[in-house]
Amino acid sequence: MPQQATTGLPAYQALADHHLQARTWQMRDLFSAPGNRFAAFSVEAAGLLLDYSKNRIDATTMRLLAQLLREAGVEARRDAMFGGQRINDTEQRAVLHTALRAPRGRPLVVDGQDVNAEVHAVLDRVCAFAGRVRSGNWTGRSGKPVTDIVNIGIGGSDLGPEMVCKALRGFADPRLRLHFVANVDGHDLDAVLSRLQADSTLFVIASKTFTTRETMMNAQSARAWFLRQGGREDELARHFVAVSTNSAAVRAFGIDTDNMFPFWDWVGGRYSVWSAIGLPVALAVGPERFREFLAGAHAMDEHFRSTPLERNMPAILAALGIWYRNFFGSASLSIAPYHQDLSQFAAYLQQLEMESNGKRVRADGSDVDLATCPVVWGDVGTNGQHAYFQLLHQGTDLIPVDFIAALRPSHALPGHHEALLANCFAQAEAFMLGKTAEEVREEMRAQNLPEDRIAALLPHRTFPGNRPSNMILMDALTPASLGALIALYEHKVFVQGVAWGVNSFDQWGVELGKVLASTLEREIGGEPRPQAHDASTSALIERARQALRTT
Ligand SMILES: O=P(O)(O)OC[C@H]1O[C@H](O)[C@H](O)[C@@H](O)[C@@H]1O
Repeated sequence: MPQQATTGLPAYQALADHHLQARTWQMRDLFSAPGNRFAAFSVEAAGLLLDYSKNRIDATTMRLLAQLLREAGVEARRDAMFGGQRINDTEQRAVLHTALRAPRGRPLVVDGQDVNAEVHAVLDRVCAFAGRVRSGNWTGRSGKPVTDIVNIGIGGSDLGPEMVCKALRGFADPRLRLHFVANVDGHDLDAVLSRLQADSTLFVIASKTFTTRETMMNAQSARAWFLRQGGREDELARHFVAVSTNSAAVRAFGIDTDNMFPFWDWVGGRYSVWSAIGLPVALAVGPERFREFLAGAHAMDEHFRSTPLERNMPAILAALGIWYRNFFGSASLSIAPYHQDLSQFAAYLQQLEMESNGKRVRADGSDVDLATCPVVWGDVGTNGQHAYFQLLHQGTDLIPVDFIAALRPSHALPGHHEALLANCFAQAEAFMLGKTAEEVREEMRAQNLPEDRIAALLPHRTFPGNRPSNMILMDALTPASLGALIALYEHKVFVQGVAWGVNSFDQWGVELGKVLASTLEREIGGEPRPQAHDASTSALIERARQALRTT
């Protein structure tokens, strides 16, 4: 049955009409109107507060957006996801990352298997292994405990564990150093290996498929390095473990399946940090904290699953994204975590959002009828303020911003956190308020600037304002609040995917480049070139062949 076009939904039409009014609104005016916008447009869940009052919305906007989600079938699709139905149509798979963080004893039978029991059996193994390594009970070839852990993986097998390990730095055991190698560029692995002792290093080879070129090449090179450092083949098992769904390939690589931590095809790569892919997290912060991380995400799952769309945090975040993308034409979303430990969060969200919803056909294969995922980008505050915030304040595009902050720091340096939060809130206020020509003129007159100078500077010093932002606050950045934060964005992405009609859980767009690269790799490596390329690609290959021949 062909999918219903999103733009054909009654609520979409109503929103288009409503937008004709809304686009003229000034948030300054909305805030001066009677009533408390903060109380009306904020919601709390799973330890997070979302203040969405600094958006170009009123109660009608939010009602219509919730209606749109309802008409698009978000609730039924959500129940289908949690229930284990094969909602990833193109790959015929269930989508059950939520089952990875469900408490023990909640049976969920999919294809005759109790997913909950399997999940907890593997989680127990992950936790037991992490406990052994952390206590020094797991020793390397010469009896030394592990001091360095190298996670070799890419995409979902890298971004999640790396981001989370960085974010939970304050909870980590300082005796264990975590390293992440993703890039096929040998400079990545080389930089890490050059600092390590093989005897006290543990490699975690993380790959859902165990066929990804980058990861396999890095894993082989790490193995060769270990042997060059004096390690023996029969000692590999003490230094190499694997996380994968492909046990045959793990065995073929030479890793004992006893040292393999499995997961399942119903876990998407970018949704896999909750599975055994989170092993580096469990190693860094310990099993208890890892379980708290899962519990935080589960709390958000419960909220998402059971709360009406009008009060549902992920649905609200998704709805606002749709409002700007589809009605205001915003082509990007900026992520501004005011927390240094969340320095990888924007990079993580890039995969989560853009690999999930960067699609131009709907699940039934027909073309989408509206714009889908915006470009997601960002960096930590306050750094971004001194780099690209200029464009956010005075550039020609309307770019919504998600601010993320923790009320309490996990360091004891006096004054810093006050300064950090002041900047975070001030930026949100400035985006909303802007600064009118009148205000700028008065300010310059008070400084006794000559009138011709005032006139010349006026347009430059005026801020249009009316620029939307969300504020996501947590008490402190902890395993639980981080779990809830990631789950919030996962569900936001899900809701948007349903509204846009795309399959958020496949990623066919990454295949073409992979296939072409495997041919080019052989040609650059010196093999004959039977295949004709375009003039540009041919010339580039020739340059590389010549350079590498003389290296
Ligand atoms: O975990 P792996 O099978 O090695 O996959 C690693 C990554 O590579 C792929 O190309 C996909 O685009 C990602 O979704 C995936 O996370």
